[in-house]
Amino acid sequence: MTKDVKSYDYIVIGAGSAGCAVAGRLGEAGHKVLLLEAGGADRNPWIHIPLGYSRLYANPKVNWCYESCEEPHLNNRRLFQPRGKVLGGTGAINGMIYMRGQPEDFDGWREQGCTGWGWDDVLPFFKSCEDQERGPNAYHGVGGPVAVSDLRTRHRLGEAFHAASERLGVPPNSDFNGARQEGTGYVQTTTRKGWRWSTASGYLRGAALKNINIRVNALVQRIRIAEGRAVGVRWTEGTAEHEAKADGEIILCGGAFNSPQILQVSGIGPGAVLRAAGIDVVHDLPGVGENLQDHFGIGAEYRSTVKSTVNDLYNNPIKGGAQLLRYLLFRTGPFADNGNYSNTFIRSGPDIDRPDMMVTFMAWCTSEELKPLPFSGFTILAEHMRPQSRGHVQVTSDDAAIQPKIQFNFFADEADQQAALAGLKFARKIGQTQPMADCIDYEIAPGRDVETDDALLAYCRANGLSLLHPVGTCKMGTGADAVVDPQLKVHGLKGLRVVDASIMPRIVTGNTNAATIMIGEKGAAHILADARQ
Ligand SMILES: Cc1cc2nc3c(=O)[nH]c(=O)nc-3n(C[C@H](O)[C@H](O)[C@H](O)COP(=O)(O)OP(=O)(O)OC[C@H]3O[C@@H](n4cnc5c(N)ncnc54)[C@H](O)[C@@H]3O)c2cc1C
Repeated sequence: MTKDVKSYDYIVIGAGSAGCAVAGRLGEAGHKVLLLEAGGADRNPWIHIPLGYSRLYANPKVNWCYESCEEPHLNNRRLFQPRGKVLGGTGAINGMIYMRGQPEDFDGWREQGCTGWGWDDVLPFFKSCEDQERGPNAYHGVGGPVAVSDLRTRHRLGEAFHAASERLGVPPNSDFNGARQEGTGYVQTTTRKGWRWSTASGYLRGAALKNINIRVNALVQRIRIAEGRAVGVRWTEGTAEHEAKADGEIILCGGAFNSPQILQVSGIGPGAVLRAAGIDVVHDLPGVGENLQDHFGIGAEYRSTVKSTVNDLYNNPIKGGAQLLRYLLFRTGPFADNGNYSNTFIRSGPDIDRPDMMVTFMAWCTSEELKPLPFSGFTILAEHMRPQSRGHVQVTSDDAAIQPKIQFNFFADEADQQAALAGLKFARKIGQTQPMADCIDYEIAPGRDVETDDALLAYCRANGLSLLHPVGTCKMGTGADAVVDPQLKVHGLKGLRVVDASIMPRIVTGNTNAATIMIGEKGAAHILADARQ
């Protein structure tokens, strides 16, 4: 253990999507910040090349490579869970889609007791962190740290996907983060001029850096609590142990799996879970690790007659090499985009009042090991965005290096099964509609003979996936199951906040990164407001 225990105004645990935003804003305001990140620096070149994220999906050098427990409603399959373990966190290995969710999602948070988190409250924070390539308007901001850009290329299959969706009655939509989400069109991504733009790129720069001590390869083991206040953090770098004190606050930004884990190993969580893991209970807080939510995805896969899919780049080294060269020289072509070009937002049933199903055109299809199939292919993925099923995260050891138990319970709720079924049927309808139908040689999966609801549900159970958007495990609110209050302070303790995807009381109707960055931006504003008092 180092003898010299340094003090900081703030200690931020985890340099992910939210953690970099928090540390950046606190450092920029002149506070002395210690930022602790378990992973290394973001030097791997595939982090920065948008299409490179497929190379990071299962790379343990930048990824925690977690796995869920057996999922009882999905044939007891274990679901692979990549999470970023690198500067930038999961935002450095993700698919870069920028999708905020719907105003009603945030109004719903406010109605559940999260005062100050309705749409009118959060929109200014979405705007203040944004640097929108198209310029400012009522919904978008410019000059912020998060670059949001249009895709660099239009894709022939994406155009066919939009046209088929429109034939099925879906209106065109050129901005899913604008006046309405419903519709079909291209997505925008967190990229700048053909480079990934994580929050490490956006916030950890300029004047802020002078005040932030960034420690990489620093695995936090414990938050130290004394007389009801979080006072310090203990971490390891290799075999060396370190400790630091916080004069102000400790801000936990470990993400939806690791934030509840770090609280639990520190003795903060459900008493029974902690005792079973041999951990002394410091503060019995039943909600820590509960309320796990994620989007569920199920794909229809096609052999394509159009030979411009990601599979073609992978299977033909000359084509792939030429496109990589094009990217390196001009920052254009398929390597400059993420391969997931387009979305169609629909409602999964007549009684659903707003879109709850995101259907995505992905210019690839893969084997179970995520290896592109050896021919031109693509996937139309149906994603249920407002699931009812809930899971949990629980430690089994007091060692922060050991993966906690992750149980999603996908499909536990019958309504989630019906929504997935409706989404899959709609995805297939797009495939059967012109001009998309003309781009298809044949349907690989579910396959022509899988037609009845029972057979399609069996296909979902055997093939459905987590969309890798876990949230909710340190729920914000005021009830007995809440972990943090609307200022993101941990209930019943002083000097400790959680600021990341885990605080969402309910998952948003969109990919989770944009909302998580907004949480980081707003969380920092709460901390700075308290510091000024
Ligand atoms: C493959 C993939 C694709 C995705 N695609 C998209 C997409 O296209 N669009 C989108 O909106 N969302 C996407 N997501 C989800 C999105 O990226 C996450 O919701 C978001 O990054 C979560 O941010 P966070 O700050 O909560 O956590 P993270 O970004 O995961 O940050 C947590 C940080 O804490 C660190 N940490 C954890 N434990 C410790 C410890 N003990 N000590 C020190 N540090 C620790 C981690 O290493 C990490 O850097 C994707 C996710 C994955 C995995």
